[in-house]
Order: sequence, then C-alpha cells, then structure tokens
Amino acid sequence: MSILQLHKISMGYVTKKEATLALDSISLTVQDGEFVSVLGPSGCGKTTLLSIIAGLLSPTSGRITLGDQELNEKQARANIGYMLQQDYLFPWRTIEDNLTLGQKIRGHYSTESRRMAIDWLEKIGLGDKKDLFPNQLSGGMRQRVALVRMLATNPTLMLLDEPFSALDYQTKLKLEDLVFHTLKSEQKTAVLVTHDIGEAIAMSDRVILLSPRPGRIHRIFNIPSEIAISSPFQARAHPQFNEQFQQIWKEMENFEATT
Ligand SMILES: Nc1ncnc2c1ncn2[C@@H]1O[C@H](COP(=O)(O)OP(=O)(O)OP(=O)(O)O)[C@@H](O)[C@H]1O
Repeated sequence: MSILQLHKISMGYVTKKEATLALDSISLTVQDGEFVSVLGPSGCGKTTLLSIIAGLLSPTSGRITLGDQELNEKQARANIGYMLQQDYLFPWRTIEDNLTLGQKIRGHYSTESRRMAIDWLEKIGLGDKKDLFPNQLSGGMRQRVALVRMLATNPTLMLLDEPFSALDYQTKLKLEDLVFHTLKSEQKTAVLVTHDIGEAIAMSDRVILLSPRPGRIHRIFNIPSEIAISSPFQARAHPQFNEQFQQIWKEMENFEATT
C-alpha cells in the first residue's frame, strides 16, 4: 500500500536577484513501511523536497498525497514527524517537557501519550534522563531524544534530514543502528536525506539519486534486502554493499564531470 505520492513536483525560488529552479517534475511513490533515502549533489534540492513533503513549503507545481488525502499543512502537522541535523530541544525545558510539548503542538497530548514518550525514553536507554535539561546530555543522547520526540507523536511518515551528520563517527553508526531497528520494529515509513552514500545504502530499501540542480530523479537503486538484514553497521561488511557503493559513486562522479 502506498503512503506517500509525489506527482510532478517542481519548485522555483524567486529572489530580487534571481530565479532558481530547485526541483523539476519529481514523481515518486513511497510504500507503507518502506525506508527511502534521497541522495544527490549539494544544492540539488534535497532539503527543498523534504520541506515540501513536510508541508512547510508549497511547490510551484505538482501535487502530494499522504494516504488517500491531498496533503495540506494541518494534515502534515498531525501525521508527519521530523528528525533534523539539529535537535531543536528547548534548553529551558526538561527532556520530558520537551517530549510532551512536541505532542501538544501536534495535538497528540494525553496521559497515555505522555506514558508512551517515557516508555520510548526507557527503551532507548534514557529513562533516567527525563528530568534533566538538554545541555546536560551529550550530542548523541540529544539526537536519541529527538528520535523519541518524533516517535512519540506516532506519525504516519517520518522525515529525516541528515540527522546523523553533526555527530562523531562512532556515535553516528550507533544511532543509525538504533533508528533503523526502531523504525523497522515499528514498521514505520521514512524518507532520509543524506550526503552519505554508505548511510543511504545501509539503511534503505531504495535510494533515490537526484541530478544536479534542478533536481530530477536521475536513478533509483533498489537495495537488496540481504544487505541491511541485520543492521546498518553490519551492512557495510556485506560484499554487495561495496558493489552498490561503487555504482552510486560512479554516477555521482559523472555529475561532477558534466557540471
Ligand atoms: N529560500 C530560498 N530562496 C532562494 N533559493 C533557495 C532557497 N532555499 C534553497 N534555495 C536554492 O535552491 C537550491 C536547492 O537548495 P536545497 O537546500 O534544497 O539543496 P540541497 O540539495 O539540500 O543542498 P545541500 O546538499 O547543500 O544541503 C539551491 O540552489 C539553493 O541555493
């Protein structure tokens, strides 16, 4: 069953100085429970695409459906969760208050949803941190809280915009595993934007490669399910991982040669 459908999404930005076509006619269907990554050269429109799916930006043309409904701002707020490079936790609120605030903003707050947020904190090993403030946690812990904040609103679709890129390498690999296992066990649907080819292969069912700006779908790679069967960390040791990596790398090198 499809969860998200993009129909010919184009996006142009107009400033006083210039007009920029960021995305050109992107059509894509994401299935329920699928993990899709979007890769592409810098400036090809990856974040623009995610912001459009999130309902934060209106495309210049094209349509988006979430489930069987046309996407609008209200529906996006209620059904779509985010995890970004920065955690945007409020420094003056405790971890628990940050989590319940996320639920309140999305209209999901109840005693039961609060319990669910605390349960999630416990599951990811931060149950004893709920009364602390964000500056008392490490960067990796804060991103784990951001993961819980996203899960605690029980969204239909999760959007991940480079959520691991500000972390040190070891923390990044551990967090990739945690996010992967959590989303798989909950059968969540996710779209990840990343610059990291390895991360995209290790975590995804499909990798969407965008062309240099204006971003168009250049190629879609179906990642063999056996690569990431155990964990993104283990996936990197799989012989087919390297094959996929080389293929995507070559395509991206060709972009550089033609721009
Ligand atoms: N608000 C804006 N106004 C004008 N141009 C914009 C705006 N936001 C993005 N752009 C332009 O649109 C293009 C796509 O930007 P976007 O940030 O979506 O790309 P990206 O692929 O996410 O880039 P990166 O990989 O470097 O993060 C770029 O040329 C960028 O300069």
